[in-house]
Amino acid sequence: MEMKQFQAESKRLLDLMINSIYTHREIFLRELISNASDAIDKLYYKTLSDGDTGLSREDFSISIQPNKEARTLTITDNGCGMTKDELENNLGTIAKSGSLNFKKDNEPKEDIEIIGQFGVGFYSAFMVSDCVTVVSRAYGSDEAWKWTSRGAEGYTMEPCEKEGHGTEIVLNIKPNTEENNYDEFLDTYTIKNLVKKYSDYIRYPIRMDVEKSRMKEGCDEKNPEFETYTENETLNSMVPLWRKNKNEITEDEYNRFYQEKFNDYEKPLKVIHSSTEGVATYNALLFIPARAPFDFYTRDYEKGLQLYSNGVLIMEKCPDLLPDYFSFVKGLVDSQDLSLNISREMLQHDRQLKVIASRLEKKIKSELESMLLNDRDKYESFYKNFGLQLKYGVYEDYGMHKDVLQDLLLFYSSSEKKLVTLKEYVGRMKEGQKYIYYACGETTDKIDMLPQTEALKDKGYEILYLTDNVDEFALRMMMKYDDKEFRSISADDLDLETEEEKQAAAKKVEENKDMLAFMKESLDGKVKEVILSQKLKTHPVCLSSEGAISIEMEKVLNSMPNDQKVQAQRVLEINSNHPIFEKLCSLYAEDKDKLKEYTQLLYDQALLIEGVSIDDPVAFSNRICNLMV
Ligand SMILES: Nc1ncnc2c1ncn2[C@@H]1O[C@H](COP(=O)(O)OP(=O)(O)OP(=O)(O)O)[C@@H](O)[C@H]1O
Repeated sequence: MEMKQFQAESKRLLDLMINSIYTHREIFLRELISNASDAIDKLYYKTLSDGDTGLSREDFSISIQPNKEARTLTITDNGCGMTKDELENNLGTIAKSGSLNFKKDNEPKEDIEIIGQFGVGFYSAFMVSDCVTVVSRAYGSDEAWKWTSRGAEGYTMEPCEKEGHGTEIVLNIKPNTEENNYDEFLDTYTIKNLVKKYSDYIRYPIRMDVEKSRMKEGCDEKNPEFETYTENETLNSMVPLWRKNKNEITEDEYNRFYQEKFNDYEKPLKVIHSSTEGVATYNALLFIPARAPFDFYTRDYEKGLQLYSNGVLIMEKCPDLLPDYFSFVKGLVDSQDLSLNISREMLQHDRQLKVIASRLEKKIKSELESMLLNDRDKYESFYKNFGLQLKYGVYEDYGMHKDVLQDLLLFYSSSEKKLVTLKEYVGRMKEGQKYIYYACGETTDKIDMLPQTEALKDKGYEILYLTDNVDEFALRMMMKYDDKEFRSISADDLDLETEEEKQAAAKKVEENKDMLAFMKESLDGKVKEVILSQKLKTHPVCLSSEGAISIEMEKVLNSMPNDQKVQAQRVLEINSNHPIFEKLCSLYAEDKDKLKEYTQLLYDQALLIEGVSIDDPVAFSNRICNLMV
C-alpha cells in the first residue's frame, strides 16, 4: 500500500501558532532572547570544542534597540548565525528546531544550556509585529542573508551585507488598536522589566542603550541644569544565585536577592537553599518571610513558587509546588528536566512537578523542625506569623496532613507559661494522666481564670490554652497525639477522681437527683443536664458541654457568615462543696420558686464566665438587684 503524507495548511497553522498558543504576548521577547542565547551557546560550544575561534565568553552579548520613530525593535546577537539553508529550514518550517537537533548531535557540555526545543518560539514575534526581518551571517561564512516575512503570507530571502557573525532581528511593531497597546514594547522601561522578569538569568549580557539624565558638570547646585546622556546598560543579572555553591554565597547576598525579588522590606527569617539530583534534578531557593504579608490570611493571597527552566521563567507562581499549609514560603525552583508544553507556559504532565513538590515539602518541614529544636526564639517568631496556617493545615482535608504538621504546633502551657510542643507536653505527663488537657478562650489570662481549670491545676496537670478559633477544631481533628487523647477541660468527664471519689460522687448525685432534675426543668431546655461537678474546687458553678460541639466551637461556628446556628449541649455544673450547694438544697426543701430564680442566676453566671452572652441581661440584672435590696 502506498504511504501518504499528511498535508498541513501552513498558513492556518502559522495563524494558530501566532494567535492560540500564548496567553501573554509579552513573551515574544523572552523567546527571541532565548534564541539569541542558544545561538551564542552553540558558538561557545564550538569554542570549547575546537578552541580555534579565538572567542571567549566575554565576547558574547545580546543587544536590544527600540526605535520609537521607526516603530522597530531590534534584537541582535553575535552567536552562530544562520546560513541561507538554515534560515530557510529553521524559520521557514514550522516546528523545525535547529536547537533541538544541535542538542541531539552534540555531547552535553558544562556551561551550555540550549533552551529551544519545539521550533515555534520565533513565530511569537508576529504577535506584536506585522513584519519581521532577520539578517543573519553564519559564523565562518562571508555571506549574509535577509529573511523577511509578514506572517502567514510567506517569506522572502535576499542576500545582504552584515558585519560580523550573528543575527539581527528587526520587528516592525504593530500600530496600537482599541484593545491593544503595542507602543509599550518600544518603551525602554517596559523592555527592562520584561527582561528582568523572564530573562534575568540568561547567561550572556543583554544590553540596551538607555537615556538617562544628570546634572551638568560645573553648574550651580542651587540653580541646577540637567542634560540627557545615553548609557549602554546591562539589563540582566546573569548569574542565578541558586546555581552558585552555597558556601560562596553570603547571607547578605541571599537577603538582598530575596528583598529585591519578592519586594519585602524585611530580611527573610529563613533561607532554604537546596539542590537535588536523581529522580528530579532541580535547584530550589526558598525563603520564609519574617512577617506574614498583609493579605496572607485573605482570599487575595496567591501561593506559589517561581518556576524556571534553564534559567528562563516559565511560571510566576506555580501553586502546585507548595501545599496550602506551607503557602507562606516564597522562592523559586529551577529545573532542567521539566517537560514543558509548546508555549512553555505549562508543564506537559505534572509527574516531575509532583516529585519536586513532595521533596520540597519534606525539606521545608525538616528545616522548620530543626529551627524549632535549635533556635526556639526564631521558631516562635515564625509561629506567631504563620502558626495559624499550620493549624488550618491540620484541620483541612479531614485531618489528612496531621502527621506532617503535628510536631510543628505550639500551644501555650498553663504550667510552663510559654509555648510548648505536644511532644514536650506528653513527655512530662503525670503518672496515671490519661488525657492531654486543653482549654479554650479569648486570651490566655482569661482562660487561666476559668473555674474549670481548678481541679486540674490542683492535681498538677498541665493544660494547653487555646486562643485561636481554629485550635479546638484542629485538635478534635487530630483526636490523639502519641496515643493520648485530647480532652477539653469543659468536657463533662475529665477522669480526675479515684474509684472511691467516683463512688462517693455517684452517691451524692443519687441523693440529690430530684433537686438536680428540678433545676434542669427550671432552665427550660437550655441545658442538657445539671450535675454535681468533679472539677470545681472553690468556684460555685461552671458550664461544660457534652458531645461533638463544645461551647467554644459553637461560638466560632455561629460567628461565621453562613447563618448556621449550632448549639452545644450544655451542662450546668454545681460545686457540691461550695456553701451555695447547701443553700440550693434548703431552697429545694422550702422555697422552690426561689430555687428557680437562683438556678437561672447560676446559669447566667456560668455563661458569663464562659464568655457567652446571656439571653436576657435585663432579667439577670433585676435578679441581682432583688438579692441586693
Ligand atoms: N538568533 C538566532 N540565531 C541563530 N539561529 C536562530 C536564531 N533564532 C532562531 N534560530 C534557529 O531557528 C530555529 C527555530 O527557532 P524557534 O524559536 O522557532 O524554535 P526553537 O528555539 O528551536 O524552539 P522553541 O519553540 O522551544 O523556542 C532555532 O532552533 C534555531 O536553529
